[in-house]
Amino acid sequence: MARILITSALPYINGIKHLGNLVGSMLPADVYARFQRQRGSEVLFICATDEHGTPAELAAAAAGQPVAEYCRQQYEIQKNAGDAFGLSFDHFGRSSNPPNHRLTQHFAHVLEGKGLIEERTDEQVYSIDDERFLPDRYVEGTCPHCDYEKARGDQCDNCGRLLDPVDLKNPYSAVSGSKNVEVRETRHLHLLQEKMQDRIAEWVASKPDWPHLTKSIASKWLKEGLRDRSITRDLKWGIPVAYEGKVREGFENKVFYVWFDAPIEYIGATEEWADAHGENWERWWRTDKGADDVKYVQFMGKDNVAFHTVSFPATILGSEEPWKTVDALKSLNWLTWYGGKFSTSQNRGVFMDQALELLPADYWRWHLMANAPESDDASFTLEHFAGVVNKDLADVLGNFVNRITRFCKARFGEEVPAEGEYSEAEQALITELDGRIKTYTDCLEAMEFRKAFVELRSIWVAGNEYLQIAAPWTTIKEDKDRAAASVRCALNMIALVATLSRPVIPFTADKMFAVFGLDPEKASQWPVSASEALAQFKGGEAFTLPEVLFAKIEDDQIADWREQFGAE
Ligand SMILES: Nc1ncnc2c1ncn2[C@@H]1O[C@H](COP(=O)(O)OP(=O)(O)OP(=O)(O)O)[C@@H](O)[C@H]1O
Ligand SMILES: [Zn+2]
Repeated sequence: MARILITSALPYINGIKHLGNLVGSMLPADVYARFQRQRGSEVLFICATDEHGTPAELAAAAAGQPVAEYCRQQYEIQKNAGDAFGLSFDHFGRSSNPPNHRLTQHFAHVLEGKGLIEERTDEQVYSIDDERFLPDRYVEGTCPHCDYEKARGDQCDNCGRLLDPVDLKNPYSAVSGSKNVEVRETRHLHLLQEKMQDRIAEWVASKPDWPHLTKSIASKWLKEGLRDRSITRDLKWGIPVAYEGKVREGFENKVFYVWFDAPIEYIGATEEWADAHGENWERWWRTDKGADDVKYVQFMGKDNVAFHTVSFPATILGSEEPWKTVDALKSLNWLTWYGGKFSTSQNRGVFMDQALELLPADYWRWHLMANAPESDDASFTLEHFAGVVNKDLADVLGNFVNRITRFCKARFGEEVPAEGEYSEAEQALITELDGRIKTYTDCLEAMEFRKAFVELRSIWVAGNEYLQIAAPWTTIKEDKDRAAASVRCALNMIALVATLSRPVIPFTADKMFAVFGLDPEKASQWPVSASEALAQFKGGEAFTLPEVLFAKIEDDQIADWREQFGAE
């Protein structure tokens, strides 16, 4: 049995996530995890909130809360939203939890021992009025490149360039607004990535199967040359610069910086999971402790790729310890909101909690995955969303299930009819389904989601077309057995479709299984062949009419939502 470790990029803690975050990391990871479980693989699906860094501190300050309390509340909110969307994490952890502290301090210690971490003197903006250093976003000012006046210390929102806070013109404190600031010297730990250049390049070259987007981003970073980076900050919220309980001298008021500790939380969260369930985390992460047969798959939006192909591997490979590294890295492009940016800071777009107030999770899951920003950016519009829901879900899938269950109840009762044999029309359907299931399975295995869901939709369409050809409502007039066989075939197909659709629309799939009183966990094993799947019900099995699976979205709803979300 294959063992597959799956991680989604860690959602940052500053508020509920938008649909872009969802389709850019957590949702495709969930679909893949569900698919692999249904295939019988041993899956461990891990995610966590990423809780350190200046944005969390600033968001907590804006909310008037201590940062630990802010993170605790936001964690609960994100966890609940994930559950409501059916994200089937085996564990959803927190980067602020103890395992990540221990592991981060461990890696820093080992890397220093290997000569890959060094203490250096840096220049940092210091606020005299606030009596503190102002790292990253704690300082704002005028961008040295484009003269935008509200550039943040780490990045300019106008020209997009990454900045060093000391390069800002007219700097002021984001905490107090004070301009009474100066550049002071402070000691920090630096990760010597330049020394890792050749090792990382060799490791990347050993991954020929990475998708194009992933490869090209990694190559670009390697070409530009890796740079040494500071991995500590003058902040209070974060992982102390300590080892085995002892704080490093001169680092009493400093912590590890978020980009160093966040990816280590993939391992930390696995340890949280193991602690909670009496499991062993090392058999997933240590190749000397049983993880050598694990396939490790990561999911993320394209801005995270460099961190996962270069920076995090520098930590892992630099340690020279037998850690598991990523095998397959699926990266996604941007989902845009009407061609513009989804934005947490500017509250632009639909957010996960709001989405579920409008419609059930599966409507969003289907639309987002069938139109995922895979080969290119993709634009989300409410109009397109409504079109896809109405056509694919209501007209094609919902209609198929509704039509055949109602017809059967009216003419044969609430039981699968046993009469008649499958003949030509059923054989043709089986042949078509075998081909399509193979393509669909291959695409999911390759994580090519758009192609996969074109195929799944074709399977739904094939159900309707079969009914059109078999036309039991006509044949029943002359040949009741023929009609019974057609109805039995179509009812079997509902269960098959539920299995195939479950990775992407799990709530609906379970409603479809419930029609036949089937246990979804058992019934959703990936099909071996269409002929076997369509022979599951032999006749005599009871069923109940399903509720309407999907309601159509009306024009006036779209108009209301456009207004509510300020769609342009
Ligand atoms: N519009 C988007 N489309 C696709 N993926 C996205 C989008 N925005 C963010 N992501 C991805 O979502 C994941 C989680 O992101 P994170 O919580 O760090 O938010 P973020 O990137 O800061 O987004 P924002 O700036 O909107 O808050 C990352 O893998 C990121 O690449
Ligand atoms: Zn700029």
